[in-house]
Amino acid sequence: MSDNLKRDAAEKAAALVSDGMRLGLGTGSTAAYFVAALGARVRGGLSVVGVPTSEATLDQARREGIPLTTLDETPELDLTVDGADEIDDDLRLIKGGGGALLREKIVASSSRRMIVIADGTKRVSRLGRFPLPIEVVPFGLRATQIAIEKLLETLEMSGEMHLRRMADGTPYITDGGHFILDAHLGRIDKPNVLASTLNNIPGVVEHGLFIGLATGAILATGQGLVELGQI
Ligand SMILES: O=C(CO)[C@H](O)[C@H](O)COP(=O)(O)O
Repeated sequence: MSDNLKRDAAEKAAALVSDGMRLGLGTGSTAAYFVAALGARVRGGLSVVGVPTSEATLDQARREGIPLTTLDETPELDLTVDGADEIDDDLRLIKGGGGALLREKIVASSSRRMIVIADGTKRVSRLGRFPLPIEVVPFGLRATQIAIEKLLETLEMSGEMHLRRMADGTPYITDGGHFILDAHLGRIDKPNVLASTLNNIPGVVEHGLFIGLATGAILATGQGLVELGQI
C-alpha cells in the first residue's frame, strides 16, 4: 500500500517536469520512484538536467540515463523534488532519515521551487515525533553533543540523542564524511528557533529541519492525492 502511495505522489511530480528544467533529485524511497519516473520521461525524449542529492541518487540517475550536472556548473535550479520524514501544514519538514540532509538542503536552497512527495502518514500537526537528524563533524563529537544538549535545555526541550549506527554497530558516515546524531525530541514547539540556533553550534554541520524551503507538497493517501502549497 505505502509503496503504491509513494509511487503515485512521485509520478504526479514527474508529470510536472517540463523540457529544459534544471532539477534537484531527492534521496530516499519516495524520491527513487520520482527518479525512475523521470528516467522513463527522459528516455521518451524529455530534455532536463539533474543534480543528485546523494551518491545513491547519483547512481540511480546514471542508470536511468538522466543527464546530470553539478551545482558548480548549474548553481540555480528550477525545481527540486524530494521526500520527507515529516511535514506540517506550514510546509516545514524534518528530513534526513536517509542521511542525505546536507546535500538535500544545499540543493533545495538552490532551487526556485521544492516539491515534497510523500505518503500521507508523513503529515503531522506538530514536528518532532520523528527523531531530528543532526549532522556533526566526527572531531569533538562528545563536546558537540553536550553543546546541543545545553541548547535544548535552554529551549526547554529534552530527549535522548543517539549516534546513528550501521547494522554492524559502526557509526553511520554521511556522503560528506560526517556523523549523524538523531535527537528524539517527541515534539518541537518552535522549529524556527531550534533550526536557527542549532546552526550556531560549532561542530554542527547541518540539521534536518527544512524551513521556508518547500513550496509545495504532494501527499498520497488512501483517498487520493492531497496537495499543499503551490504545485
Ligand atoms: O530526507 C531523506 C533522506 O535524507 C528522505 O527524503 C526521507 O528520509 C524520506 O525517505 P522515504 O521517502 O524513504 O520515506
